[in-house]
Amino acid sequence: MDEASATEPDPAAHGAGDGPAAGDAGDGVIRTRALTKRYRGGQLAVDGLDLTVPAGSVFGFLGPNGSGKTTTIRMLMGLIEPTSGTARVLGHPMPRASRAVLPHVGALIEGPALYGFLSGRDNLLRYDAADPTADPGTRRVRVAAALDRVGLTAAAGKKAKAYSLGMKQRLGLAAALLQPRRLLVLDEPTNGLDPQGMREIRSLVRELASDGTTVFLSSHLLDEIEQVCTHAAVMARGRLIVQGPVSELAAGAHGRLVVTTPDTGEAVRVLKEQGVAGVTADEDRVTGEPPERDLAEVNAALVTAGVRVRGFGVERASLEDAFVALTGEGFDVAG
Ligand SMILES: Nc1ncnc2c1ncn2[C@@H]1O[C@H](COP(=O)(O)OP(=O)(O)OP(=O)(O)O)[C@@H](O)[C@H]1O
Repeated sequence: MDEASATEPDPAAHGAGDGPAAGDAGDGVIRTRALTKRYRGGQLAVDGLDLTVPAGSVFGFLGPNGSGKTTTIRMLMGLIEPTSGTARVLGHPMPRASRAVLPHVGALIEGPALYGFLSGRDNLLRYDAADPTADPGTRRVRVAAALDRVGLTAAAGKKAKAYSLGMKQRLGLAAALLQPRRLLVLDEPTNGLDPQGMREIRSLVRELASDGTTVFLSSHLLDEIEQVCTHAAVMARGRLIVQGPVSELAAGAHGRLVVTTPDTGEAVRVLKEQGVAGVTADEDRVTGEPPERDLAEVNAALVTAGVRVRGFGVERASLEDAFVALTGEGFDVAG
C-alpha cells in the first residue's frame, strides 16, 4: 500500500450488518467515482474513472494494452490502493471491505495458479480446502459440480500440466465457481487461447450470466466484447472514453457506405464528387462516410457515370467504428 487512499465509512466493517448481499441495490455491482491511480514512478495509469456496472450485465472492459484495465481491476479487488477517488463493489468500499466482499466475488486474474503435478480434480480439492468457510463434508460434491460446470469432468483425473491453455483457463474458472458468486471478474480470460478455446470460454461466460451472475471481463478484442457483452466501457490512456449498452455504443457510430464494383477508380472519383468523405478502395470495394444527402442520388450518379454497381449500401457500424470515431485513432490490438 504505497499511497494514502480516499476513504469512506465501511458499513461491512461493523459486524452484524446484512453483508454485501444487500448493499448494492440500484447502485451498480461495481461503481467507481473519480478513481485514480498514479504509480510511484509517476505514471498516471487510471485517471478519474467513473464506472457503473449494472447488476446482471456481462460488462466488457475494453481498451488497448496499457490503457489501465489491469490497474483498475487490481483496485476493484482491493489488491492495490487508489491514489484518490473511490471504488465500491457489491455496495461496499474497496479495499476497506475486502474481507466482506471478496467471498462473493470469483476472480480470474493473470491466469490461474495451478499445480501441474496434481490432477484437475485435486487442484480444485486443494482450492476448496484453502477456503475456511467451505464445509469439508461437501467438498467432493462441490468440486464435481464445478468440474461439470466448465466441462472438465472427463479430464478431471489428468494432471494439470497436460491440460491445454483453454482447459487451464476453464479449471481456473471452476476454482472461481466453487462457491456461489454474485460477481465474476475475469482479466483477459481468452488471452492466448486458440479459436476453439475462445469459443468455449465465451459460451461459458454467457451461461454463467444467464444464471444471473454479473460478469466483468476485460479484453482488448472488440469482436469478443460484441459477441458476449451486454454492456461495455472503453478505456484509452487511463481515461474512460464511453460506457453503456453495447447496442447503443455501436449505434453511436455512423457505419460505412460500401460500393462493390469492378470500376473502383471511377467509383472513387464519383463518390468524392458526391461529397462522400474518407473514400478508400480495396479490391472491388469502395467505402466512405455516408453523406448527408439522399443515398439514392449517390447511387444514380454512379450509374450515370457508367460505374457497374454490384452492391450498394451502408454497413452496420461495429464497436470498432465507434472506438475509432470516439478516439480518432485505430484500435491497437497488439499483444
Ligand atoms: N506497477 C506499476 N508501476 C508503474 N507503472 C505501471 C505499473 N503497472 C502498470 N503500469 C503502467 O500503467 C499503465 C496502465 O497499465 P495497465 O496494466 O493497467 O494497462 P492494461 O490496460 O491492463 O494493459 P495490459 O493489457 O497490457 O495489462 C501502463 O502505462 C503501464 O506501463
